[in-house]
Order: sequence, then structure tokens, then C-alpha cells
Amino acid sequence: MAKAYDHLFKVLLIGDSGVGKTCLIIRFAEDNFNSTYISTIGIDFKIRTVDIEGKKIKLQVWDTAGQERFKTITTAYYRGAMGIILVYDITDEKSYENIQNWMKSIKENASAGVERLLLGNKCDIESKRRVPTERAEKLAKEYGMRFFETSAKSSVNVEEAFNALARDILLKTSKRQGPNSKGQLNLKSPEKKSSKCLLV
Ligand SMILES: Nc1nc2c(ncn2[C@@H]2O[C@H](COP(=O)(O)OP(=O)(O)OP(=O)(O)O)[C@@H](O)[C@H]2O)c(=O)[nH]1
Repeated sequence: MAKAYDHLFKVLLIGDSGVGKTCLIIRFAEDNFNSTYISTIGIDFKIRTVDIEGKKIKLQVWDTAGQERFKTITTAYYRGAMGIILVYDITDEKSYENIQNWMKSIKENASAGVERLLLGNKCDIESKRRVPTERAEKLAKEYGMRFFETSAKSSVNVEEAFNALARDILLKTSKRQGPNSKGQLNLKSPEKKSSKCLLV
């Protein structure tokens, strides 16, 4: 029987407790949203297959607990990740400041060359915004990461963010395989631009 996918990519979400990591994964994997907050205990994952440039990419998306007490468990999963999504909440300045600490944690625990992506979630509550878009844009640029403002609730930029990350990992994988590889793709490397919250 033919394999149901061409590539399996492991992606990990990290960030402070309550920023919306679980909700982003549920929006992406099940197109659903629940406003009841149940804090993640340890680690969990969901799967969704996406189509990129005619390739079937199976994304195994790992959800980590943001609470400090689970750190030893969650950091153990960094090593196997090909992509890491750093999430903060645009209404919570502390969660944004902590991105620096999460970056440090990536440096200490993840594989070198892991693709990173920055998300400012909850952009549907503009009235409570504490982190200006431009501030996060600048930070993402400094670190050479893509940046999206998202809303798991209103389904803004969630699909776009996961697809962009999958594409970047695919590009990296295909480059690593070399020009004579059968899996070589003719993917262009789009500039790592930012995507603001555009609520309709
Ligand atoms: N308004 C709004 N609320 C959101 C959004 N995403 C998540 N929330 C709410 O924020 C709360 C926390 O969401 P979770 O997804 O559980 O947060 P988490 O980052 O997984 O938290 P931990 O598991 O503790 O690390 C819940 O009450 C969600 O309903 C969003 O995009 N907009």
C-alpha cells in the first residue's frame, strides 16, 4: 500500500501558560475553538496532513504545558522537533517578554537549525492589546523568524502560520537532500515577512 504521506514533520508549540497554544492546535487540526481553559498537563499532540507543492506533509503538532513545573518534561521534546512555534498573547506583556526566555530554552534544548516561528495570539481582542505589532515584528526580524498575529478564536492566520512553517521545513529538508535527490523540490524561499492581524 502506498504511504499516505511524503514527509512527517514534528512541530512543537511553546510559550507561557494561557497564551492559547492548545487552542491554536485545535483550530489547526480540528477547526474548532473552546473558550473553557483547561491547562495542559505535560505534553500532548495532534496530527493534520497538509498539501504543499504537491507533497503530502504529515504534521505531528506537539502541545506543551506552559507552566514552569512541567519544564523538565517539555524540554525533553525539543530535540526531536523540526519546527518550534513560540507563542505569546498580544494582551499580556509578560508573555511577550518571556519570549526571550523561551528562545534561550530553544538554544539549550533544541537541535541546531530548527525552524522557528513567532505568533502573537488573541488578536481578536484588539481593545486589550498591550504588545504593539511593530515591537514583535522587530524581534522576529532580529532572530530571522517569521511572525504572524493570530486568533485561534476568530481563525485568523492560523492556517497561514502552520503552512508557512511546514513550507520552511520542507525547503530545508529538500536542500539537505541535495540536488540529485529524488525528493528535490523546486521551492522558492520566500522572504520571512510578518503578517499582521486583519480581522474582517
Ligand atoms: N479571545 C481569545 N481567547 C483565546 C484565544 N486562544 C486561546 N484563548 C483562550 O485563552 C485561554 C487559554 O488557552 P489555551 O489554549 O488553553 O492556552 P495554553 O497556552 O495551551 O495554556 P497551557 O496549557 O497552560 O500552557 C482559554 O480560555 C482560551 O479559550 C484567542 O485567539 N482569542
